[in-house]
Amino acid sequence: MLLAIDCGNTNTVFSIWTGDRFIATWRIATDHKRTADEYHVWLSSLMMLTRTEATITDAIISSTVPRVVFNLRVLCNRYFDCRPLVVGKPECRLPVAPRVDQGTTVGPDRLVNTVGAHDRHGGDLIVVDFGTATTFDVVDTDGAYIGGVIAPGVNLSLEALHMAAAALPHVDISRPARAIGTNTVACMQSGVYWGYIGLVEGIVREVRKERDRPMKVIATGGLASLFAQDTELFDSVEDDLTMHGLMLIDRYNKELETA
Ligand SMILES: Nc1ncnc2c1ncn2[C@@H]1O[C@H](COP(=O)(O)OP(=O)(O)O)[C@@H](O)[C@H]1O
Ligand SMILES: CC(C)(COP(=O)(O)O)[C@@H](O)C(=O)NCCC(=O)O
Ligand SMILES: [K+]
Repeated sequence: MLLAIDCGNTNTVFSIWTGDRFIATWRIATDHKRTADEYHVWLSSLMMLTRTEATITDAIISSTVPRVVFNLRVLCNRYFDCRPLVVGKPECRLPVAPRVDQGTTVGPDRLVNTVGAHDRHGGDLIVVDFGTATTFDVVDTDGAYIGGVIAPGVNLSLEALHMAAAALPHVDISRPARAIGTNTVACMQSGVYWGYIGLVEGIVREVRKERDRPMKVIATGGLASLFAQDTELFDSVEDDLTMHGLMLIDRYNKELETA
């Protein structure tokens, strides 16, 4: 069985697969201080609690936080007796190489989203991932990642207001009932919520103009479904996109090994 780990700047998601069949998924806050032993206690307790019978034989990791990879590698070596594939490392092959400026390092999550979305939808695509940052990944007809956009994340934007202005409280994102806020919290929520709808629609419009062709928009990340309520933009909202991409990249590398 495969253990796929998607480590973002805020959360780390683990999922288990048998072949291309999804078994289970669990989420933990990203913390570079967490040790391999701690991961294992957490993971094995969840497996027991949910009666998930899994014998992990392989692992794949995508991490936007380089320093957590060490302990995740130790977890795989020590407890599952396997060497994980790490997306972005030379030994982890991708079906189609990204076409970007020489010397640039694309976030592994964006490469993984590209593979997952191209498998499901072909090209051309824009993948919008609402994470710590909101990323837009442009996928060419042949499945190559050819660039995109990085915007401040939804929670980051709210946090930035709170950090920079003495009178602005910490606020969680929610869909405000009205655009005109009649108290501070409602004003901040409106600014970020409707500002974000405008940001996503504006960026997609400009990207489509530049590419001058029809492009499907696939949304992922915890907050995608919140924004989907107020825009017609998304052809599909898929929370499991990154995990699907990880499973495909692992399978692709295995096929290369046995070929
Ligand atoms: N269902 C949800 N409702 C509200 N906030 C969410 C939800 N899912 C994720 N978030 C928040 O969205 C932000 C991005 O989360 P996540 O997609 O896990 O980011 P990353 O992949 O960068 O770690 C975080 O601040 C997280 O707390
Ligand atoms: C843009 C990101 C911070 C998004 O990460 P996330 O929000 O998932 O934690 C990540 O993809 C990253 O570190 N990218 C490197 C730069 C690039 O993709 O061009
Ligand atoms: K992510």
